[in-house]
Amino acid sequence: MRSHPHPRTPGDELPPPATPAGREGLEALRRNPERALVALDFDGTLAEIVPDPEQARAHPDAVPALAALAPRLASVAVVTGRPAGVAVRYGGFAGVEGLEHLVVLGHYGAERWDAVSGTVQAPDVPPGVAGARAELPGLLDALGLWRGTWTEEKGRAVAVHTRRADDPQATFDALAAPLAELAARHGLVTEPGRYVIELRPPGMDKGVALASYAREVGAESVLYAGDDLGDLPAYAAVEKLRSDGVPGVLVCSGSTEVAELADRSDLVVDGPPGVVRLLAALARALKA
Ligand SMILES: O=P(O)(O)OC[C@H]1O[C@H](O[C@H]2O[C@H](CO)[C@@H](O)[C@H](O)[C@H]2O)[C@H](O)[C@@H](O)[C@@H]1O
Repeated sequence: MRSHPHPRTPGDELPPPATPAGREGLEALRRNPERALVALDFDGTLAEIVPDPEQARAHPDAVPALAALAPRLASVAVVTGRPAGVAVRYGGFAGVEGLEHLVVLGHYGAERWDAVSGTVQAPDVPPGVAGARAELPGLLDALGLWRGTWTEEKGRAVAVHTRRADDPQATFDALAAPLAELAARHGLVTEPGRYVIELRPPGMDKGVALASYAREVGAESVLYAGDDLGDLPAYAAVEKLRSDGVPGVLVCSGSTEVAELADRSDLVVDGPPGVVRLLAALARALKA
């Protein structure tokens, strides 16, 4: 089992949320951490965005911060669009002292890895994924968008990335309708993200996953941090929990690429470095 020293960055205080609801959420978490759930997105939140999705790795301070925090909480979970096993690998989450109870909800909650068993639970892949995958190269070719796009094979989904195209936004826009049509024909939905459009099975999102996991662990407060459109359902789940009397904090891992989360957040931090500073500060505050 790997152990990590407790992260210390002198001068890093726990930043106060900008909203009353966020302050209430953070106070509840600090008052009763052993009943609190902290849930985090992976890409853009725990891991810096990089041009090649296969090169994404957790920020070097992320695992130490999570390992310092997790033993004080009811649960820490990573909620990601990545396959659960990929997030575990790229995150370096397995076999870490302090993360013995970590849970990774992958594929927007369709898959689940837990550190106790070290295994991934996943339902069967719907046949539509294979159908869409088979048609995708021909479609990209017909659209003249083969060059510059990169297709990520995700097992129970397939994702077309445009970040490395000459004009990432124009390529994304040109793909949106044809990919939605392809997805619909195969009983799938599209999931837009940061210069990526994913074709995936319907019926699950990060909101469903987070609400169900919060119930499972009996969370009496929730902190959720995300950066992208796929995190909005998780935001909605925290807002619903708040309206049901469960305090929560919404943290935006800020970027210049996504504007939709900041206005709904209680706290905006500066990308993954800001997220891990927040986690480390929270761990210190709970220890004090
Ligand atoms: O739910 P998340 O953990 O945020 O995962 C969402 C998607 O993230 C990945 O793509 C994003 O990160 C890449 C690496 O930094 C970047 O190159 C890409 O532009 C981003 O969209 C991942 O590749 C997807 O499978 C995830 O669904």
